[in-house]
Amino acid sequence: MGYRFDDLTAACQDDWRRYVEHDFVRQLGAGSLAQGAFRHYLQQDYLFLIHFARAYALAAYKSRTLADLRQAHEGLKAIVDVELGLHVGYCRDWGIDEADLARLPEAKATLAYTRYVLDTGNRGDLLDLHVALAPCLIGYGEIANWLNAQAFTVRGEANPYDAWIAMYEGDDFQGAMRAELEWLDARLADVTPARFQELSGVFRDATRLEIDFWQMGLERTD
Ligand SMILES: Cc1ncc(C[n+]2csc(CCO)c2C)c(N)n1
Repeated sequence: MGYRFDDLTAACQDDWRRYVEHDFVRQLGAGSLAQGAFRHYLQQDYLFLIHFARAYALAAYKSRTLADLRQAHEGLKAIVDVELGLHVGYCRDWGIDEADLARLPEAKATLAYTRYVLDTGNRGDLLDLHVALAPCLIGYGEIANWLNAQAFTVRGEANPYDAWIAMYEGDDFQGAMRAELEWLDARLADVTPARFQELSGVFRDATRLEIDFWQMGLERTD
């Protein structure tokens, strides 16, 4: 007993590295990612974020304390006030307005991941839901930090995706990531080995669905 968040990544180390260090991430960091791949990813991510905002709303609904409610509210606010703004802004530059985005058909990878998280949250408790959401929030913070530590990463105007990296390395996101880490560390400290096994399964599934999401962007599949 006495688990913490790092035990979740350690339990699926290969999948976690395949997610954080995916070719999509590498090419984005190098600035060499095809614009069509990034556009496809970002358009699908717009649809994805709307469902993830619903998942944070579900976390608010399942909260028993004001502290838990605040934690869910932070996630919902970050999506609605910050993250979606970047997506809408990039798409506007490509001549795609928000009404066009809302009309896009959902790719299978988007459907699978978002509905998995919502189903896990509906079926389970608040901890199941936060664990299903963790690869997303904590993973993207780690990805931004990992990219900044790689020699191939290009920053500034020479990289068309610089704003993407800047958002996830920014204080708002890094702060939200740390708050989520603390929240999870506090809850995982008390779980039994059997419960940890269950939660590891949820975390691994969500991580694998993140890998599929990158792959969907790279191959522009629907
Ligand atoms: C496929 C995919 N996975 C993770 C994120 C990142 N993200 C989504 S919601 C959230 C928490 C609050 O903003 C974060 C960091 C994304 N955009 N798209």
